[in-house]
Amino acid sequence: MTEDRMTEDRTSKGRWGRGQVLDAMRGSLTVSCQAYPGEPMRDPRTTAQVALSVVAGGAAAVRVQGLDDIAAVAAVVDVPVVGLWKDGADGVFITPTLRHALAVADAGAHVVALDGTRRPRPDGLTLAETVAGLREASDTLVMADCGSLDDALAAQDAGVDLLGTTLAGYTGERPKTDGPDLELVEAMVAACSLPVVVEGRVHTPAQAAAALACGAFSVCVGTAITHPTTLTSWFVSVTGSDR
Ligand SMILES: CC(=O)N[C@H](C=O)[C@@H](O)[C@H](O)[C@H](O)COP(=O)(O)O
Repeated sequence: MTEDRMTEDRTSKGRWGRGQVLDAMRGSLTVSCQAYPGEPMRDPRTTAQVALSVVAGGAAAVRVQGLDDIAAVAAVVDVPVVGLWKDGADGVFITPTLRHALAVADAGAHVVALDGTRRPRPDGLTLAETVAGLREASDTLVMADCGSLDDALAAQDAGVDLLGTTLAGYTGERPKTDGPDLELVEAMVAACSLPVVVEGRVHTPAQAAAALACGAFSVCVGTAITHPTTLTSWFVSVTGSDR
């Protein structure tokens, strides 16, 4: 593939305009396809195969971490790609700066997911400035990964398109519930006008249904579908391991 062709592929949004992306995600399942640094499945080709597998199972969208993974997945799936770039492992690390967000959009994401908390960002920009900078360069949707209702309200004011519960239980503002934080979902749905994506610890179809019943716009599941190491550990916790 020539460099020109690759650039064209990486930036092509195909038939997925902003309205079509929202239509696809409404009431549907997004599957997060991520492997973590050092894990055996941490390879863009594997991520693309996992993404194709979940789309074959009915996923309406996929969520993908890392520029190479986003590009590899966007090149093969015919569903919207929610892209993010994790840089670091604590504090603000999900697409933490405008530079990261622009790169995620350029890699082919239809939705850029970024840290939507009220914490200071590493580049010193506000969330509103980050969203405005991204909008100048790209027509991608923006999903704010929030950790609380106050985050969600601030992110809505900052001009994002979608609100996620992704960081509930990870920022110290909310307890880490066993399943999805449905109390937060209800509060966000009641107080915010933007679509609410329920993400984080959705481990069963019943929990996904409960989230939609709370008024969620869409549900995103990661670990319970695409992370075999964690899934195995759930079973080993009752069987024990001979290793
Ligand atoms: C907190 C954080 O870093 N969340 C990340 C965001 O992309 C991913 O590690 C999660 O797997 C994803 O949010 C889906 O959640 P769950 O794997 O619980 O279904």
